[in-house]
Amino acid sequence: MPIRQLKVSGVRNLQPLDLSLHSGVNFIYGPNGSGKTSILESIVLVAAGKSFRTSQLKHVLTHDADRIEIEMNVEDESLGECHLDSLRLKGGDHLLKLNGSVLTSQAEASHWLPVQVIDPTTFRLLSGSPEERRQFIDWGVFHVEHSFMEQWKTFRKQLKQRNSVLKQKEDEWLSVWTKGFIESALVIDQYRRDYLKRFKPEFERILAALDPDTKVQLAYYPGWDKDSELADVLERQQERDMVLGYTQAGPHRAELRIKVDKQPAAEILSRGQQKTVVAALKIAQGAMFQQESGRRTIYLVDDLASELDEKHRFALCKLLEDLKCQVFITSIDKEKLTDIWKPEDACLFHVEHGCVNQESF
Ligand SMILES: Nc1ncnc2c1ncn2[C@@H]1O[C@H](COP(=O)(O)OP(=O)(O)OP(=O)(O)O)[C@@H](O)[C@H]1O
Repeated sequence: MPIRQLKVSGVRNLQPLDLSLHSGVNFIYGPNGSGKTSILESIVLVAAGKSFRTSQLKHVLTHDADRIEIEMNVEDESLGECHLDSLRLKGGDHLLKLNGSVLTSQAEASHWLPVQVIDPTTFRLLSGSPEERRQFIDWGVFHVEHSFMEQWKTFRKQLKQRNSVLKQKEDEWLSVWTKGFIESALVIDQYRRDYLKRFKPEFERILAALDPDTKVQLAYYPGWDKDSELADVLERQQERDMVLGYTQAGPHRAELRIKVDKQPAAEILSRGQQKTVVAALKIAQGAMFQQESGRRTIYLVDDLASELDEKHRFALCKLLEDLKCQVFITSIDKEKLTDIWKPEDACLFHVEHGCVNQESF
């Protein structure tokens, strides 16, 4: 699934770049503030349609520039080859193309680019809002179940309609929209349950390889009392839903609870342990994606050394190597990178003041 070529202009401090990339490991090293993360950010802008560093794209646009342009050639084991082209204007317009044809949804570009980021803020997957963990589950389902996106859109539509009926206090329409809401909610719930059932053993295997001393439990909460039927919960909560003007129970409130001895993992684990747990979650997701689709995830590992000692750094790299997927790894220190992979499996890039140059080992 490698990105073969990457062209970027208008992203932060990066000088316009055109890189030929390795299908294995791409090491990117350079001093603080040189632009390493901005390269990874450019890839995520196309893969996810947003940055992993800011919710406001105006901050990504190079000062004084009027557009961000990112192009990439991608080769996929099963999908074939494609050219993705993203143009974002300062005013906010966005044009995304696949092989020259305009895409109307981000999902198609995301489908081509299954990207996972492991960075110093990665621990937020444990400590952040339930939405982040819902998105995590849904990434996995989206990339292995082709019908999930359509089902998800249907569910969002049903939820919106039910909320609108609740707000307008249109009692006579409520049962109609509640019926549709329940039907689509149960479909989404089933996708997530099935996915997590397959995911858990894979996660346990990866965590045991990465950090055998850390034990965590994953528990899925569907978004309503798990011992009750959704229909009964909605009926019980109907009056309150009407007062609030929105639906309190459903898959939009689902949660993946990550615990250590029944306590939230984010409250118990050290920062380094949180990073290994999140890395294990993301690597397990990539491994499962590979098993189920025959395709490979692209891993973006920003600041590899942060929070990880040598043992865990090596274990993480070994797991990524076993997946034989394309990896981008940034570090300040060249030595922390090049002691791990053999030169034939990797490319080395040096970044300084936004200029990126390929180097030999
Ligand atoms: N919109 C912008 N326009 C121009 N330069 C910017 C913009 N936003 C940030 N910068 C600068 O671009 C650089 C971005 O660096 P980036 O975060 O990619 O560096 P890095 O090499 O990953 O650093 P570190 O090792 O400290 O994480 C910084 O020097 C920052 O000051």
